[in-house]
Amino acid sequence: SENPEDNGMYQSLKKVLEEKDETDHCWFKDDNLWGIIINIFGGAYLTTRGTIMSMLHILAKRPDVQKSLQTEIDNVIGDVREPEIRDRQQCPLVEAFVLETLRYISHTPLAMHSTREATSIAGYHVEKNTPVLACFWSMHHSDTEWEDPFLFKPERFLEQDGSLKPASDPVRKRFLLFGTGRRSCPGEVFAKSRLFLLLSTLLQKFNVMEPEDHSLPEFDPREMDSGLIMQPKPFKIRFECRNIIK
Ligand code: HEM
Repeated sequence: SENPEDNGMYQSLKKVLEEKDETDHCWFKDDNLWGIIINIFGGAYLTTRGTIMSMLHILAKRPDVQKSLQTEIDNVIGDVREPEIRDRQQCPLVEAFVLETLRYISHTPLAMHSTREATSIAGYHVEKNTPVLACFWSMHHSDTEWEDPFLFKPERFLEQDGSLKPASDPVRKRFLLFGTGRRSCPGEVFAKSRLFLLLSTLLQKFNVMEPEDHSLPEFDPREMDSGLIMQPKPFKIRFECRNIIK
């Protein structure tokens, strides 16, 4: 159909609501529908919010990193036009900052799956239908896999020459915050490109600073509010317009 409203998620779910099982009962109930809608909003909104709030806190505490990001943005994008997705390729430091924020906070700490058949994991026999939780938090804060895992170091995602390590690099492959395999996050590309646009647009125009009347505690991901999607503790910051008129 030409009309996009005839396809899409709403129409598909509406059709499923009418489907009958072998006992002639509708198997897909309003509760299932609510579950899906809540998953989409929770999965998309809370994850992005947690990342943005963490980035702001980190920026306010790390004026040195912020200055380097602004230098990259000024050189590649300038102060006239808005950042675009194609700028990502020329802004390795902004990309590395986003990746390191996600690794450091690992605010989606667990992926919940179960085995479809009996298997073995790291030498352990695991029965069919066993719940298996992958703990991204531990993977991303393991000091055998990462040097100084509780230090915020965007440069760990950069080559010596300042370019972004390729996706095939072992360091990039150890980063799994969006999961892996057929149930990995379908919003990964969208989320990363939005985070790039937000960060570059913000730093093009503003400095992110601590409040005037008190200094912020260091950002420590271990202090975040726990949950299936962790959030940073509330904090105040200041935005200062950059003097971009030359
Ligand atoms: C920083 C941002 C995000 C992070 C860290 C994140 C992380 C994750 C993780 C860890 C999973 C589970 C993967 C697994 O079970 O193996 C997941 C699933 C999912 N995410 Fe995201 N996500 C983010 C943003 C988004 C956005 C923006 C959307 C939608 C636009 C989205 C939609 C979903 C959906 C629908 C699922 C369920 C997929 C399935 O069960 O097949 N996510 N995400």
